[in-house]
Amino acid sequence: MADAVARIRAGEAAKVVLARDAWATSRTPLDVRALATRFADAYPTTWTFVVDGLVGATPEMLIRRERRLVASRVLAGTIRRTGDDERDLAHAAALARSSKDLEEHELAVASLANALAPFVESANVPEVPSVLHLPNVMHLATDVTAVLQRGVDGARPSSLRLAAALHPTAAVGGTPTAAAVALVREIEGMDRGRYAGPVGWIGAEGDGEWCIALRCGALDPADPRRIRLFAGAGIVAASDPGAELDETEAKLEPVRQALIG
Ligand SMILES: C=C(O[C@H]1C=CC=C(C(=O)O)[C@@H]1O)C(=O)O
Repeated sequence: MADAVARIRAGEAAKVVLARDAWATSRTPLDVRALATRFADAYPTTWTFVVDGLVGATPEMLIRRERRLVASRVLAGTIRRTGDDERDLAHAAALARSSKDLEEHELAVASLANALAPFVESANVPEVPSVLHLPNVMHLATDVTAVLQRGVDGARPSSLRLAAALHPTAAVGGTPTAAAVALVREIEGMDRGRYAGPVGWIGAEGDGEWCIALRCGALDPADPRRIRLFAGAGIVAASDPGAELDETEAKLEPVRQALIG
């Protein structure tokens, strides 16, 4: 984290999202369906997914397409919940005013809006983010909506085509994308696997919904008692490395809690 802050302050990128992993081992083989049920119960406002051993409950939706209409929920900028509602409300207000978190968020919104622009004829991008309350954390959130235009072939792009064009946004990569992704590869020192990639579905007409695979774990294909957990945090020049590390702990909580049962 400290390395990333130094490299950003040196001008190599404006934002970099760094992630870490953690392994958990159970005494008995893990049942991903039971984990998914616990996610759905504990995090009802998120998107629960199970795909070939990858299980999670993500609050971030990359793109949804319903005929001509598309929508995206951009998240970036986070604060841990305390469990005390009054303190959390004060923290939510502080998050909404935090210049560090607002910068982190604006970069994520801009990356999504810029990548979406070639495909749409009009877009609604709220100027001010709202605060999304989850049981473990609160995030700055912006819900973007847009109307798709037809491509040169006369067809509107499918939800999968859009997901491919939008990924990775600055919620999981950084800004500018190429420099940030290169820094992630260099500093992170791990293979993310499917973590932070698009996860979702597509229908025969191209409609669909693709989320970002966050707050998730990947079963070890060689040992169903083991699961690899992931969490990341967006780093900008004003980031405090210790606070960013603590943020990843808070983001690991949903999977840890689901494992405990
Ligand atoms: C990279 C993650 O979160 C992203 C989504 C929401 C808020 C984030 C943040 O505040 O850093 C991250 O950009 C993760 O959960 O592993």
